[in-house]
Amino acid sequence: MRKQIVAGNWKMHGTLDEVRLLADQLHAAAFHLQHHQEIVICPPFVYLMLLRERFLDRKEFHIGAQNCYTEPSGAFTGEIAAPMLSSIGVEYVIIGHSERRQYFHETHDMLAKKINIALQSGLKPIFCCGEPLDIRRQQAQNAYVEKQLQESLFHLSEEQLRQIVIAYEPVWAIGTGVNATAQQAQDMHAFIRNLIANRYHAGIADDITILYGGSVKASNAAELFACPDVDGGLVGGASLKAEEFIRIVESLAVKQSNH
Ligand SMILES: O=C[C@H](O)COP(=O)(O)O
Repeated sequence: MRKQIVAGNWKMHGTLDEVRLLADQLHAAAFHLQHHQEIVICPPFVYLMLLRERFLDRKEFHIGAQNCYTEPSGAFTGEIAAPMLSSIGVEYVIIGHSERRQYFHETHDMLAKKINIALQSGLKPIFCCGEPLDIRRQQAQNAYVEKQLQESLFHLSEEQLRQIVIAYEPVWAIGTGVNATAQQAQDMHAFIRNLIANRYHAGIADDITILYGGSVKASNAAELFACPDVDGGLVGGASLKAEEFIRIVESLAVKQSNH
């Protein structure tokens, strides 16, 4: 049965007091998740240890970083290495978010290296893919996403690919309030699953968790999560509001297993 996840990407938000308050509110919430469902919290690096310790007694919560560097250590001032993350109990790392691709010029090749070092360090990458608006307008989104997967993921062995979570995040839906429709999300998720089936085999395609990201809110989560190939969400803005995020998690809790 493949894993279903709601992941909160806090991006570059929150002072220590704000993060403590949000963590307390989430910690106090009662979730009724099924055994194959998880919550992943991805705070800025400086709060990883704090969050890890805060949620040690809540097994449904897992901690993820928002990025890692391509090398395991070295003279790279300001960067954070994947082995450092695993050494403090971080389980997941977001790789290839469109903001990293756009503002920090991360290439397919760099992302492939980050995937490799994350896997070698025992982290589970949440690999982001998704097309910008002009590509969607040309109806060229499938080829665009296919290239992202081919260039940064499809060199992996089957065993390695099984450690990956894919997040489909159409760039035009991120932070805009305009989410992909359930049908658009389902179509792309099915397309990605089909690509994996063709490159590897149907068994692994069925096992890979594919999240949707882009303006997920409490009001649209249930409809998006109801899609058979949508295994949860990668949530940005709405993950910073405890009540909203809790309701999104509750929308996943009632989702039936698809596999
Ligand atoms: O990583 C999360 C995505 O960028 C979605 O952000 P958003 O929910 O604010 O649109």
